[in-house]
Amino acid sequence: MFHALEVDSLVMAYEGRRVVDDVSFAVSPGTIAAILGPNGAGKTTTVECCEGLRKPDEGSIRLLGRDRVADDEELRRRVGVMLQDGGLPQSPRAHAVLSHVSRLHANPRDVDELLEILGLAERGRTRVRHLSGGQRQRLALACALIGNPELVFLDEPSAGLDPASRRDMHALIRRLARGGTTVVLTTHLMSEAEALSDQVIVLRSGRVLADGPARDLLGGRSMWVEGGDAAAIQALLAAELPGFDYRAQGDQLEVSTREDATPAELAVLAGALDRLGLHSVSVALRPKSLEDLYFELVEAQ
Ligand SMILES: Nc1ncnc2c1ncn2[C@@H]1O[C@H](COP(=O)(O)OP(=O)(O)OP(=O)(O)O)[C@@H](O)[C@H]1O
Repeated sequence: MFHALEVDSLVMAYEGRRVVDDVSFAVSPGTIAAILGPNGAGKTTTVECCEGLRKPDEGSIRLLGRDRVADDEELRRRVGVMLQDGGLPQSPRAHAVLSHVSRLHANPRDVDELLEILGLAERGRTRVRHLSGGQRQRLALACALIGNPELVFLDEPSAGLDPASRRDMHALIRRLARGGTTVVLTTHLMSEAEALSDQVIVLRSGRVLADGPARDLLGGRSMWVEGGDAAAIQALLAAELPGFDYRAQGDQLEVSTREDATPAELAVLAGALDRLGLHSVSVALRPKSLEDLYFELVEAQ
């Protein structure tokens, strides 16, 4: 099967310490893959090897069927990269930055059209340093997309964005994938990975802990409490029923066990809520969240 990205037995060591330790995974064309893992897991190192910014000690990387090292020049034209800090010069105006990057490509997209799509049409004459964080983030994305890449790497694309800008960024990323572009992103936001990705790759200590569609990895069920102040209910329940793990997520409280939660455990939870006088909340058994799976994987090591 043809893969847009194939990482095979990748090893990268610093001062004798393997920070990427035999990492292999593959990403199908036109899909969105999210690389997750705690700080220092090796995400950036892995992605930078894929982007051609670092040379791996061992292993091979193929992008769009080409070899990362031998076909570097061709890949630079076909692959887009959005770096974590944007890597943007601060003094020039937004339009000038994007025009400059567009001239590096043989078949660039139209600069004005791309600024329009990314909601930056009004900001074209603004110097980069005067753009808001979210606008700079979108300009960095524009620079990654201007060359019409078939595969794009996005390092924490919505870091620092407010909820509305994050929603817009997600819509854009989905549109890219629908148009056939393969997207590989790193994120610390489980909600982002869950909402966006077809494939989730969890790294820890330089190794792959899990790799697959989020829905396949999310085997078990959690109990969910809804209809109240999730953080306050969490505090009460943690004292009343110490055996479960609690995680407040927005206005929902996820209550989980190590395994699949059972109807009997749901009854125990419902009893505790009754004893606490919390009669207006509802409880349900539903699939675990990616956040829950992530903590199980990362903490189980
Ligand atoms: N140039 C370098 N020299 C020495 N050690 C390095 C270098 N680059 C990365 N490391 C180490 O490699 C390990 C993995 O780093 P990496 O940046 O890939 O992790 P990460 O998963 O992206 O983390 P974060 O979520 O914090 O960005 C870390 O322990 C880091 O200190």
